[in-house]
Amino acid sequence: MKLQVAIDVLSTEAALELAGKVAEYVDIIELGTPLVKSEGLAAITAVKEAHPDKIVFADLKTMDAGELEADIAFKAGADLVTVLGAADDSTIAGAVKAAKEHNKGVVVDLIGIEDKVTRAKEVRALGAKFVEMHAGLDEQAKPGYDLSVLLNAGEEARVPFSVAGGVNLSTIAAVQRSGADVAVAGGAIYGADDPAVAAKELRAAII
Ligand SMILES: O=C(CO)[C@H](O)[C@H](O)COP(=O)(O)O
Repeated sequence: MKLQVAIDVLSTEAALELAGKVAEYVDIIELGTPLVKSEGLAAITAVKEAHPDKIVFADLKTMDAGELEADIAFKAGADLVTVLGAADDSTIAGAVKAAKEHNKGVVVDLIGIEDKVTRAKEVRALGAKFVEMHAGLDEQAKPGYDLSVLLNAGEEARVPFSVAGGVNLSTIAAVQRSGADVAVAGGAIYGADDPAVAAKELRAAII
């Protein structure tokens, strides 16, 4: 299982600082949606230039104009971009077309999708590299939030998947047992007193 750090900070400078601390322990460096909105495509270029050996994941959460948005992010240095599972199939297909042209990949984020299993199968057939079983920060903050819903959906869908939404040291073993291909950790790393130690511990917990 790969480890992905979600960098949910608001400046390129802070993103580069965090990426520099944790890169050696992670496989994928994600530029979170607020960072891309705040700093634009230049943030993607800066992180890829600083970490050319890492998979750079631009969490665009594209909902329309799939081919165009994916194309500009790939040109800026992204290796993977996200399109929302709620988007029209043509939007996902458009992003996949751009990915094929750049030899890169599209991840379909199933945030907000009720039937994640069915949509996961559909978007995989459209060419998604993998799906993200994702509960967003707002959904996690609701009472009764339970990560196991995502893990069960991933197990049932039988397509390559990542898990995002409260992955931390106490849950990462369950994420791995679910068969996830990628564990995404944001707050557990950037919110830690020492992000490098947090990333190292998460890496060590992956068998
Ligand atoms: O994409 C995101 C929010 O939309 C987050 O980066 C992702 O959910 C990681 O979250 P966490 O901080 O819970 O690990």
